[in-house]
Amino acid sequence: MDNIPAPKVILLLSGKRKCGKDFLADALLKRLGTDEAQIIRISEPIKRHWADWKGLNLSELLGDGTYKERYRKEMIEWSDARRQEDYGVFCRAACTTIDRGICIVSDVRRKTDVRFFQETYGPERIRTVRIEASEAVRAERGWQFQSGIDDVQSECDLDNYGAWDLVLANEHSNDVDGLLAALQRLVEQQ
Ligand SMILES: Nc1ncnc2c1ncn2[C@@H]1O[C@H](COP(=O)(O)OP(=O)(O)OP(=O)(O)O)[C@@H](O)[C@H]1O
Repeated sequence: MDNIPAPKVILLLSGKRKCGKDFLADALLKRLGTDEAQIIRISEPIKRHWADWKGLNLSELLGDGTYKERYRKEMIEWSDARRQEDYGVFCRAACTTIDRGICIVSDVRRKTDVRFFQETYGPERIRTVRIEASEAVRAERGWQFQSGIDDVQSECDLDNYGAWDLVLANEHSNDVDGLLAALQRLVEQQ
């Protein structure tokens, strides 16, 4: 894609709801610095469209509070219908904001998301990370199983993806420094 500048590294963060994708992305960004790195979200253009369309509060939808949960199922269904026509539609829209050498994508949920970034930027720039946390820990962070959300493609498509560059257990808050160091090593790896 000619109009999208190419970053040096794109870090794709994946994992179940409340495993800590946004938490670790934010902490990694602090560590790397905003001159070097940025976070993008594939869900951002989806939420922007949804907020405009339904007259909702975009920053609440983008946050980690309960507000977004009210609309999550509808947004999944609507965005899946659009992906049927073009699997890269939301990834492409999210990438228009890339302007740093290191790009952290904090909400990778589908094999087609990984495929989009590999095809668009070349596999050598891509690092794939799976973040894991037990159901008990995720529940402590506010997760509750919901049919139509936790048992559909957006949550499960990458469960059997076997090619992660790094798998992290984000169970306990006291190990965050170790997780961030591993992520930084992966980003700096040639
Ligand atoms: N290691 C940790 N230590 C302390 N708090 C954490 C840790 N990991 C995650 N959390 C907290 O758990 C909650 C859920 O994390 P977060 O929003 O990052 O999950 P997520 O994977 O992005 O979820 P979703 O898929 O719903 O967007 C947040 O309040 C976050 O601050």
